[in-house]
Amino acid sequence: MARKIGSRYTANQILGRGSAGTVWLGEGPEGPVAVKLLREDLSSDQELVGRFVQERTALLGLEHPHIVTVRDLVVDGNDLALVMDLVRGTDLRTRLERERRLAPEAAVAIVADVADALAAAHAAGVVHRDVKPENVLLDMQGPLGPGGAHPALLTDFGVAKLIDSPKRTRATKIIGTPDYLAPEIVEGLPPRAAVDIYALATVLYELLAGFTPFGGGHPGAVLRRHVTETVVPLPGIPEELWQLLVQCLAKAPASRLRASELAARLREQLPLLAGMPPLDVDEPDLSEEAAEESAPTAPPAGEPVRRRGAVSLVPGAKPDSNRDTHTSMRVPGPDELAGGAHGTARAPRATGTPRPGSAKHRATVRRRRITLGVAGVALAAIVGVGAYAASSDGDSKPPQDTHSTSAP
Ligand SMILES: Nc1ncnc2c1ncn2[C@@H]1O[C@H](COP(=O)(O)OP(=O)(O)OP(=O)(O)O)[C@@H](O)[C@H]1O
Repeated sequence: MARKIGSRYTANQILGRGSAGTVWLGEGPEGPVAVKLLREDLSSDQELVGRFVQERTALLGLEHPHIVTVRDLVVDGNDLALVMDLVRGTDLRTRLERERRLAPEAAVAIVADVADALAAAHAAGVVHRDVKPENVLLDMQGPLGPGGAHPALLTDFGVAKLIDSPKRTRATKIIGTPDYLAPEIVEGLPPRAAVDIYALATVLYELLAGFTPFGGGHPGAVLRRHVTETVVPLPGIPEELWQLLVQCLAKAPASRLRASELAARLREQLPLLAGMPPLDVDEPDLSEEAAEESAPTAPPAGEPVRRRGAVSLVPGAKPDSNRDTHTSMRVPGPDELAGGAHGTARAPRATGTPRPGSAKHRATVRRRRITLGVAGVALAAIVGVGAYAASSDGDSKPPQDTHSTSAP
């Protein structure tokens, strides 16, 4: 059913839902657009509306071939909407779920596009802070690139930050999507551009392996791994590509490459990767590890423990999708971070252990969930909301433009 958004836009058909709202296929004065309509409980929050208006210029200013441009912000009665360029295609999470692992050439081409987008954002003083496959859109109408990859565009700059507010989060909380969080964030340091590089390297690892380097089990366990564990080599990965991954997953932010350098180094590798099939890597068996990570305190009653540690962006949010979104938890203390560290990340599964998707694997995963569900994990303290994403570096920029669009 079509609905009016402000005086200039019509939302015609739902494209998808996230934790913060619904994305519609819409129509504006200049043609088709995507309209992200925030959930009503968010749009009725006056503080949030104020931030929305304040962030207008920063959000609208980012234009790059690999960034989904925000064209307009609409504040209209109970509607709060971001009007974006429409990308006709799919998101990277959907593609990864379909294919499980990507051929290295396609994976590297996609990640190089996102690195280009980050280079432009970082040059403008903007840190994304929520780089993950859900926020990479693949433009199926764009020309095919290396490995048959369609152009990739980074989206959701600013959205989660708008939803974040001092009321919902406190300084002692870390907010984000656990699998992609850089160690310095876990340690409570302010996020700089290098956090995006870490997250993007995590995405590249995931595209190649089919799983993230430090994910699995409870969010608290995931956070601890980012700080204490080192990434385990992927069998069959070309050495140079591996070295690039290791550098960008370095614990010390200063050791990571800058986005423009990462993009260039990735593109250099493309000819060497041409025609290479997806890596033959199987998901690690986490059942033993899950047992080790169990702690005496149980998670809050009814709190699901999911494969990749998802909780909703805002308390009470029930996104239709079962994907991971964001989580918010307290910063762990040094003892907690040290406790139970194994020294190395999970090794890809040994031959003979169940293949993901097999009945045996499903049984293992079920067992793992039950173990975690009963025992819980000491580190995790999920407190509700928040969003941790795109913002200007340092978060200290003064309000820039207070214009908003509203219906007459
Ligand atoms: N500019 C766009 N053009 C076309 N489709 C889009 C656009 N932006 C988002 N979508 C689609 O809308 C759906 C919901 O996107 P949304 O950003 O709300 O959620 P998400 O990023 O998947 O999750 P979350 O916001 O919880 O992190 C996704 O399936 C995405 O592919």
